Amino acid sequence: MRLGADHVRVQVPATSANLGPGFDSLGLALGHHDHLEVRTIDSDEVRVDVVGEGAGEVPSDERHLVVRSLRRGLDHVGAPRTGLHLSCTNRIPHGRGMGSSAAAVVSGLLAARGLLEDPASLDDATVLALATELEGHPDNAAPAIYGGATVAWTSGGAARAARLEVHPDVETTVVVPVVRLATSTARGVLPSVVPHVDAAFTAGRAALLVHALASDPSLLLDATEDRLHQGYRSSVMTSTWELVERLRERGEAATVSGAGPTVLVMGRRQDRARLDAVLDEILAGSSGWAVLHPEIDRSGATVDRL
Ligand SMILES: Nc1ncnc2c1ncn2[C@@H]1O[C@H](COP(=O)(O)OP(=O)(O)O)[C@@H](O)[C@H]1O
Ligand SMILES: N[C@@H](CCOP(=O)(O)O)C(=O)O
Repeated sequence: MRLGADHVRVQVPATSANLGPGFDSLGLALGHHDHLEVRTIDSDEVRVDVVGEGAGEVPSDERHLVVRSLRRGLDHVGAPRTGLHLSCTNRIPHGRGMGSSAAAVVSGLLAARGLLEDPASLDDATVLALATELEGHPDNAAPAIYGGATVAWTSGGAARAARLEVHPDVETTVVVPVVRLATSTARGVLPSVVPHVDAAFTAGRAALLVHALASDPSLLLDATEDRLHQGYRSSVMTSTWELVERLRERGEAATVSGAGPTVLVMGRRQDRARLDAVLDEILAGSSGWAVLHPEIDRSGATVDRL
């Protein structure tokens, strides 16, 4: 497969995975984006410039996650090796449970698509499969690609996803701490076996959540209950867990966002003033949290040839 462009621009959303009971399955795209420009260059060189999140921290060579993902996409279709210059403008915080690593992977794969003579050879299904291979779970990559809310699963080794149209009354709030927690750490504290009663409870809530998100947001509080992962992870994110519990006691549908430590609250537009008041009260006197109200990103990642 030949290259067909030498300059592309990608936009990719943050994502919140799990949404409570949908561990490794449900996810939501948020209107908070990373931006990437890629130019091919006539050498074997890789140059990476980063502005914003991760600047001065992430590697600026072949080890960079966007570069690795872009290369994976080009290799998948047998495209020739090329030099690359990446300009990354990152807003998605790293290690907070807002899908920064999935965004990096999806942006690299979409940049690869944009550079190809036949972009359709890296279609959305292929990007999801490759992203899941790189991430290990599909629940962030799916909403990053498709937008809105998604249910993702793996069948016969292949990742797949179904998109949900989220009810227009649903809006999201994320409460982002300064502290980071690597997803690998939060996955490391999960048990290999859970009681059947907890599995059954959580399966019912996940099914209810699909209905609540699409048709009846008044059910979000009950629908976001989970017994599969958040409680087990509370020891590695005590402040996060305390905030989730206090918000839920006050009737807010709060969950750990992804593997934490950000807190996601999903609610109805008409209840926003109540949520803001509850957050003001609970967070009064505590520092180190940023409250954001991103819209739901209903389109997913985009790539343009320049
Ligand atoms: N835009 C990016 N460019 C390069 N590396 C990134 C980018 N975003 C995330 N990463 C890598 O992924 C790590 C965070 O991944 P992870 O622990 O899964 O947390 P998150 O919940 O933010 O996805 C970062 O520390 C960094 O190594
Ligand atoms: N299902 C995963 C989701 C991880 O999301 P991230 O945004 O924290 O990378 C998990 O819970 O481990």
